[in-house]
Amino acid sequence: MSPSTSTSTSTSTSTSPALRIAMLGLGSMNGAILAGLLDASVTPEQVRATTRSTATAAERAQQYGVSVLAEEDDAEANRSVAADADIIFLGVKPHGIVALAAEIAAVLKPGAVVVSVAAAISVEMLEAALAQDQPVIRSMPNTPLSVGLGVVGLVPGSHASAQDTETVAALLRASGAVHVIEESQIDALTGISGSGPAYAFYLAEQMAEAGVKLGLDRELAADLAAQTIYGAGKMLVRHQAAGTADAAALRRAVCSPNGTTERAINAFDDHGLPAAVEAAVNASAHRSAEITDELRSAD
Ligand SMILES: NC(=O)C1=CN([C@@H]2O[C@H](COP(=O)(O)OP(=O)(O)OC[C@H]3O[C@@H](n4cnc5c(N)ncnc54)[C@H](O)[C@@H]3O)[C@@H](O)[C@H]2O)C=CC1
Ligand SMILES: O=C(O)[C@@H]1CCC=N1
Repeated sequence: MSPSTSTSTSTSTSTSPALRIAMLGLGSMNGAILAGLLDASVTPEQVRATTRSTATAAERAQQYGVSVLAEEDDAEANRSVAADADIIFLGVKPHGIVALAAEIAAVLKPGAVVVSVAAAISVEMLEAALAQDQPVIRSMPNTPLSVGLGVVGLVPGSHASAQDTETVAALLRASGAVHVIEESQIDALTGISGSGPAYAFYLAEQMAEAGVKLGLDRELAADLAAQTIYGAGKMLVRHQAAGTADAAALRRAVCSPNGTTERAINAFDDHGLPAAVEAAVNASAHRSAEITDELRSAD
């Protein structure tokens, strides 16, 4: 890591404003990470980003107030943004990650930490594309980082020091929960928290749609669904952290014997919700592993 990085865990957050951060591929996920960082300790001056197109670069620069270069305008955009960075978030689609890592490999500062946010791209693939000893962290974040309520799994590569991992963790912890995990766990984590926000949004869509069919205004139904999922999530996190209740206990507390909720939960069971959720989580996790295999065999 660069000289601007602290040498102790306890001070890494306080010195993080000095870190220079590159966001290569400022799309949905890197944008969500950036929004979380800017809401916390990071200033726009610390960040430089890239996108593929000129139009997107202008739009994102306006949205986040950071410098954004377009690859379409400048073939050197990724290299020039990466060259002076201490932490580089690679935020393009999985099939473009290894090429992007190879593109910037020669210009990176020796201790700069490369953080991939891509599904399916292994530490080994990333390390093979970069200079020997370049610190790498494979991550699986989720988009609620944009509102300070994200979840991130981090897999440190073989050249990432404990301090490198803690520096990245401290940055991200300001906008979510950070878990340092083994790489063997990351596909399962993807199936729950990486893809998971979409499951909650899908549930909200379906709850609102059912409300509309029962005669509610669309806006009212959408608000009821959103606020209910938000409130339930907050309540669950608070109780689980305090050890006062888990999801099943909170669910049971809403279910009056022979009441409305018991009927609803029975309907979920009758329509196969547990099996559907398990199939969805497995499908996401297995797709991650499948993409890894596809990209390995394409080499
Ligand atoms: N969207 C999500 O909720 C999550 C996405 N991810 C991972 O994040 C990565 C990006 O996904 P999204 O943000 O959803 O995609 P996206 O399509 O929204 O963003 C990708 C961005 O990369 C830019 N880009 C493409 N090639 C480029 C290049 N050579 N140089 C500079 N910029 C380039 C595009 O202009 C675009 O802005 C993927 O690898 C995905 O697996 C991980 C967790 C959650
Ligand atoms: O759908 C995807 O492949 C990415 C990874 C996890 C969430 N979105």
